Amino acid sequence: FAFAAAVLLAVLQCLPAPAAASGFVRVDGTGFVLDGKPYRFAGANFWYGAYLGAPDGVGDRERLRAELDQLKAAGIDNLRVLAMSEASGFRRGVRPAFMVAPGEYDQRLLEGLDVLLDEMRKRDMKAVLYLNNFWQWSGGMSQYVSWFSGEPVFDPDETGDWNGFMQNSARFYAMPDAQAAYRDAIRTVVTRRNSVNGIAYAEDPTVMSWQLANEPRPGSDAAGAANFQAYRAWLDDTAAFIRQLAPRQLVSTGSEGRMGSLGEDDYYLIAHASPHIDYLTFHLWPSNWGWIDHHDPAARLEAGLQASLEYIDRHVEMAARLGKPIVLSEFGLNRDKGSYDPAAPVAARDRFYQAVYARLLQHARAGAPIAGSNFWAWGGRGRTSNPDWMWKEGDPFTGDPPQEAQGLFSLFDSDRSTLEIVSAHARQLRALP
Ligand SMILES: O=C1NC[C@H](CO)[C@@H](O)[C@@H]1O
Repeated sequence: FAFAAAVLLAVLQCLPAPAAASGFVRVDGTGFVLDGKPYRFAGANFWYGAYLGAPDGVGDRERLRAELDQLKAAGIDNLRVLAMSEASGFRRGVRPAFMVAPGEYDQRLLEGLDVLLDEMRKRDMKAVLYLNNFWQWSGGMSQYVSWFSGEPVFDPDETGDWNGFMQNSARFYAMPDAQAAYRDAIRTVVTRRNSVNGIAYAEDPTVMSWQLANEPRPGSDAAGAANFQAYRAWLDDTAAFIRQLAPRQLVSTGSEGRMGSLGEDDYYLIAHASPHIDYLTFHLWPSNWGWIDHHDPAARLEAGLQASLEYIDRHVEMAARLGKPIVLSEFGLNRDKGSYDPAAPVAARDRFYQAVYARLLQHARAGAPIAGSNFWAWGGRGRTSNPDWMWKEGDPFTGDPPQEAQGLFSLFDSDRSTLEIVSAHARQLRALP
């Protein structure tokens, strides 16, 4: 017996010690620190992560585990995830939704979030969780407006009126009943105890940050100025509310930056001066914003790249003015010739990712406040076989939410050249002092 015990002890001592779970990400001046060292990341958007973690019939836990392994192996270990959605009548809304009705939640998706966070914790990954959406594809603010105004949803996929939709979503900021339901949703998630590992979310360092919403805007560029004070107050009050629920984790807004702030730097600077907002976010969408062609990204690529790099420089400079770290928490580009086919080439996209990462690295090396990025969006093994390329309930999830063609911006597991560009950037960041 003694001999067997000695052999077992010798074997155990040869095994690698389990990776100690890292601590909470903290802000230190204009950067992040983690366990006493600078924390920078090349992350991904993985909006459907909690959906994959849901029980069979909604999720796909085998796929989740396999793709978290693939991402971790690639050095992509910061994931931005949708953590609340609202059941809606939107033509292009995701189904099912976390919130079935105000104050009523689908336990399958809350369990899905538990499984996601537990699997991420096992892999020492960090999650940025957003709790609402300015857009329609997860219900979002316009669904709250419908619930509490009694009006039918204002569906941009039916009307094509995106300016009217944005003004409608912005009504949310000044609707007390809608805000009460939203705070109940925030409290439900932020104060949740993980049913898999028993860890309270607010005590789990896996959660780096709580984000108020995906791309919250004051309203449309033309008419949104009238909503700005309500928007600013909403950012400040909600950030303070989350901070008091989860004082060990960070709070961010989910803003796109100037393009999500009525096109004006000053609106962005004023809105993000709140002491309850720990770090800044901005997004970069050259084809959505008309700088590059959706249907032929190579056509105006160089000019679009120039505008994109200027957008990055401008936001890093604004972060320095506010004295806060900043994260490029979404960026993406179409496949060549605007194809949705995972087999289509991505020469323009690879050029775009390389140029963006080179600029972020240049700023990081210069000690500027850029702390990380998350490309949009991991598509993994998700594929569609629908002739219209659009998602239907029950289909596999991809990086493209239901309002967009499945393959528009997704970075699939077969996109090896692009994945290597991301991995190389992650390695360069880790090599920084
Ligand atoms: O948050 C977002 N920003 C841009 C994505 C691609 O158009 C979009 O799918 C998502 O709503």
